[in-house]
Amino acid sequence: MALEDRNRRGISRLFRSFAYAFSGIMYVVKNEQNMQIHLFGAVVVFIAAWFFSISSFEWIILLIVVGGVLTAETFNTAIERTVDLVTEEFHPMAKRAKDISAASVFVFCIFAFIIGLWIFVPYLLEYMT
Ligand SMILES: Nc1ncnc2c1ncn2[C@@H]1O[C@H](COP(=O)(O)OP(=O)(O)OP(=O)(O)O)[C@@H](O)[C@H]1O
Repeated sequence: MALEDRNRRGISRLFRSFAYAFSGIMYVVKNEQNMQIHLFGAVVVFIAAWFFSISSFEWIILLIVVGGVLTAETFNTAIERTVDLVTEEFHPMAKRAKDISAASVFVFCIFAFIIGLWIFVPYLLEYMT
């Protein structure tokens, strides 16, 4: 939000917030290769979910997990850019901050992968038999 908007209220501020958030999304999608990989994975998973006609409950879990991964990657990018703003020099604490931020995405992806297996393996086994 632009600094002069901070004390404003109302619908125009709300819409401007959406526009800023949308611009953030576009930045991450255009500039972060990992986000592009996550999005590709999400499309593949959604096609598989549609193909196997998974249950409503499984769809809800899938949407939460995919949303979580994309959100974690978005936060990770924000932290990387903030660290770059603070220093462009090599700094052990900058390394820590970026590595830990990347770790948060990695941890989420591991759990997403396990949940994905949990949902899809039974459908795959049934399909193959
Ligand atoms: N200023 C810095 N000081 C010390 N180490 C850094 C610094 N900047 C980056 N690094 C190290 O290099 C790694 C990669 O940093 P980079 O900023 O390229 O992020 P990335 O994980 O490659 O993200 P992306 O390429 O998706 O933007 C970091 O995880 C960190 O270990």
